[in-house]
Amino acid sequence: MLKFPEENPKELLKLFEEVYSNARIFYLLKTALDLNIFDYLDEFKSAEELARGLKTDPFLTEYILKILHKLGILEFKDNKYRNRGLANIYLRRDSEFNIITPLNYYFENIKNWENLKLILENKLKNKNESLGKMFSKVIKRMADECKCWELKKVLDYVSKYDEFKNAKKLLDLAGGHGLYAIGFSMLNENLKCYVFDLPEVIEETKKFIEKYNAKNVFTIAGDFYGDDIGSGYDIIFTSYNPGGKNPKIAKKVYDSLNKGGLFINKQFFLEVEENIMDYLNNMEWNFFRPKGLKKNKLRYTFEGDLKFSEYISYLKSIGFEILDIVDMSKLLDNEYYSSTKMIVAKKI
Ligand SMILES: C[S@@+](CC[C@H](N)C(=O)[O-])C[C@H]1O[C@@H](n2cnc3c(N)ncnc32)[C@H](O)[C@@H]1O
Repeated sequence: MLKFPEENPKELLKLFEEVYSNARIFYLLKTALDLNIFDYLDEFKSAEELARGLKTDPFLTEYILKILHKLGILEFKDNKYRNRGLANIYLRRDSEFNIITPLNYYFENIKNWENLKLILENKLKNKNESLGKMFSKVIKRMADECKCWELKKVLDYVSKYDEFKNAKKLLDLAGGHGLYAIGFSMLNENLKCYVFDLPEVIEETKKFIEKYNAKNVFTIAGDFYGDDIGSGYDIIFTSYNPGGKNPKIAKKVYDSLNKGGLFINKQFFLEVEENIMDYLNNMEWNFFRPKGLKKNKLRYTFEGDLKFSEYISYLKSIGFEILDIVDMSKLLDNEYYSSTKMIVAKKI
């Protein structure tokens, strides 16, 4: 008792204190979204006013507001709080650009981390859902995610090409929600757009086509590994497609394009693991192995995938000219996309 251990425990205590605080903030944000706090804060309100509206404890409600202010989500003036512009755009349910669905995905996913021991011991039952069912959920999240920034940036970028302006037929391969195809059809009225995806997913695509009343967007249900993807396309666009680094799919795309047509392929090309974030994300990627998806160890990579430089060489070898390689972190002004590239290749 009167002896000191060899090392001061402060480093370890600090680490736990820090991660515990981040976890508390995580659940505080979850609660703020669950209570739809941001729906109430389009105008300045005091903690008491908000607590009255929400029927919550005024004392704790005030702390939540203070913390949201310190996190940069709320403004504070004369003892009252209001959404910053960011919260109004992205965190209110009635905003066209709200990202509440994709954010809720974090709160859903954290449950796997609570069960990490069971996952490690292979004791957690793999959800036995089909690939189509799984992707039907994924694409709804991706639709909300992309429509507030990435979608418009990509549409604007692609629509600058003369090949796009003159195109008559476009394929959005593994298009999921179909928002890219829908957007392209709005930018070129002479364009017929086709969304190719798994049959179950296509049922969801149809709902998006209807929602946006997109008259020139059609669907093709199939599996791009085994089925015909059609022909005579002037543009084949594909985004975050599990076959997007696979040479067999690239060859299929080449054969389906008209001469002079463009292949625009936006993909995540992670080749090295650099930091804790990568390790965490790659662990998560390996938690479950849905049937029919041949995952490799690094996230978003699959059996048969080529590395970025190999993929580019392969495209050239089959007759594509590389017109551009877009660094998506620059296009989207977001470091998160540092491993994402959009390849623009022309069939010569
Ligand atoms: C990550 S999502 C990308 C959706 C959309 N392109 C985007 O960028 O937001 C991958 C898409 O690939 C589709 N997909 C996966 N495997 C497929 C296959 N074998 N044949 C056709 N589509 C497939 C999924 O259904 C899903 O829509």
